Parts: sequence; structure tokens; C-alpha cells
Amino acid sequence: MSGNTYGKLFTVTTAGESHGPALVAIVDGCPPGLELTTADLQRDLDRRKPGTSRHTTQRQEPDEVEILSGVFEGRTTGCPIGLLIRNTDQKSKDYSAIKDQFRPAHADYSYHHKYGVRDYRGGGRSSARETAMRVAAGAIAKKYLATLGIQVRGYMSQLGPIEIPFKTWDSVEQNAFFSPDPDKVPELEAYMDQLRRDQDSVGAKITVVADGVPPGLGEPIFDRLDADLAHALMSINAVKGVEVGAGFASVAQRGTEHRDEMTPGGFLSNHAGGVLGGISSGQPIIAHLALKPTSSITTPGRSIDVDGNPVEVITKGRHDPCVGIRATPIAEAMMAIVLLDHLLRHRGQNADVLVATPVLGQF
Ligand SMILES: C=C(O[C@@H]1CC(C(=O)O)=C[C@@H](OP(=O)(O)O)[C@H]1O)C(=O)O
Repeated sequence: MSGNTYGKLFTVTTAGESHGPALVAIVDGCPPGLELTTADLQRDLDRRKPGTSRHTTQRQEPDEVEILSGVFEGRTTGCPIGLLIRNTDQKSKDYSAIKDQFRPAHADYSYHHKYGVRDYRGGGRSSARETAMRVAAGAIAKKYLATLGIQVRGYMSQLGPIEIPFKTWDSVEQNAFFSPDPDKVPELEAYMDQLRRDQDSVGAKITVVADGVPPGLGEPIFDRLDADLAHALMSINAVKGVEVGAGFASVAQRGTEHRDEMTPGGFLSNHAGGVLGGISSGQPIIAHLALKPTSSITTPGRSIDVDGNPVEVITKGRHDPCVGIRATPIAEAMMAIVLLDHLLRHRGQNADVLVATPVLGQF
């Protein structure tokens, strides 16, 4: 397998380059009978698309999605769903100056060594533009999960050095950063304005939460739910770290603090992030993602060209000074895809399992 497909029963295959004619996806395994229109997908695509604020790339892409197959009279048929988004605002000449150079920290160098040939325009296949198709596919998963009362939502929890404590979901859709604290937005804006003046980029942390997930999802040993979440979330461009629940903070915790004690009234905490032994516990699933600073910056950097000569790289064109700003819908999509895949797998083997033990209330 060449790594362009995710999932076992609910599968998503993407294809397409940043400056090619279009991005496409095949979403297979969606249960039949789900009401689905392009509007269901467009909402999340609009949340991710470029050029919607001064803090993101100024490439203007409407990211209008077409459903090519798998939907008949407004409902999924159970057959593969073909999706297409046309690229409309490519400016490939921005890349001609660096076509034989490698941007430090970019996939340019490793793609060149792997394939020997690459579409250098806009990062080609390694461009974060590919994530548009994940968002479209994830919207299908989200819609099916919602019919079962499962809701996947995310927010920005840190931008560079600025931590953003969770305040309210109501704020998240009201600002360009997906900040759950409206009072932080002026500070985030000022930070980004200065960053652009500095011709630099910065990292970010995104948190994703799934509420209403029943206990039982996840397949020990290698396909643990948290292992698959790490796989899927780490597959997003620029992600350098994934934590589930307390994550790396678990290192400094004692067992008495980390364990999520149980009472008949419910769990008393959620350090596990909703996953015990690789299987969902019925608590909210919580994951955090670390995204690195964008490698395409106009501040010159030392590198080499394809012949090994030293060069100074300056990346012109339109770029996100912080890819994390648009990553929240992508992270939600990947979590939804993982959850639906595991839900269908769980159903397949365990639909008849009944235990008398009550499902505990969530923390
Ligand atoms: C277009 C998108 O982001 C692009 C991601 C990207 C990269 O190298 O990752 C480089 C830029 O592409 P271009 O140079 O063609 O403007 C971004 O604009 C998108 O996310 O839809």
C-alpha cells in the first residue's frame, strides 16, 4: 500500500496536488441511508479553506465540493462516495525560483530522495492543501456519528507561546483562530501581526474532543483506539506530536492522581482521555496535536540545491504563518474518521455483546 488510504471498514483515499487541476477522494464503507448533500460537507470545508482572514494564506480557493457518486436521491447508497474539489487559484510561478532547492524543514528534500521526481509547485502532494479532502470525508463521518449522538469538536489550545485555556464552545466559531476564549483573540491577533512583520512562522496546539462515544471502540493490540488516533492525527501535515488525555503530563503524575476513579455516579476525572487499554471507556475522547511552524518563510535560510551546492532559500508566494490556525477542522475530521471506522468494526464483531454493568457517567 502506498499510504494514501486510511481505515479498515470506513476508508478514505485521497489524491491530488496543490497546483494540479483538482483534489479527489474516495470514501468507502459509509453505511447506506444517510441523508447527505454537498452542504453537509461545505460547512467544514468553509471553516478550513484558505484566505478567510489576514492570518492565513491569501490563496483564494472556494473549495466547492462535488459529490460524484455514492449518493442517490439525497441518501448514501453504501457504494463508494467520490468527491472532487477543483483547484482554482494556483500561482505556480512563485515556485520556479526554488524548484531545484530544498526549503529547510520542508518535505521537498525527503520527497526528492524518495521519488527522484516531484511536483514542486505549491508543495505538490506534500502541500497542506490535501487536507481539504480529509475535511470533506470527515464531514461524512461526523454526520453519521451525529445520528448516534456522537459529536466531534476541536479548538486551538495554544498559539506559539500563548496558552488558551478552554472557556466556551460558543467562542470557537466566532473568531479566525478557533479560540475557545474570546478574550484571548486580541492577543492572538497582535501576536500574528508582529509575526508577519518578522517574516517568521510559529507552531500551535489543537485539542479535539469527541462526546457521546460509547464504550467498546478500539481493537487491541495493534489497532488500539489511541494508537489509531495517533496515526490519523499525526498524518496531518506539520503535526509533530499527539497526546491522548494527560499525555506527556502523565510522566509527572502519580497513580493516585492519574487514575480516573469510578463511582456509581460516574467517573471522577478523565486523565485517560476516554481510552482504557486501547478501548473507549465511554468518557469523552480527548486528543492534543502539536503543529510545527510553517517551513515556507521569506526570511532567508541556508540549504542546498539538487546538486548539493549551498544556497540561501527565500520562499515567496502565499503561505500560512501558522498552519495550526486552520488545523482545527482537519483534526476533527481525522478523529471522526477513526471513530466511525472503529464503530463499524466494533459492530461487526461485538454487536451481540451485552453486559449488565452500567455505563458510567462522564467526567
Ligand atoms: C492552498 C492551501 O494552502 C497552501 C498550503 C501550502 C503548503 O505548502 O502546504 C502552500 C500554499 O500554497 P500556494 O503556494 O499554492 O498558495 C498554501 O496556500 C490550502 O490549504 O487550501
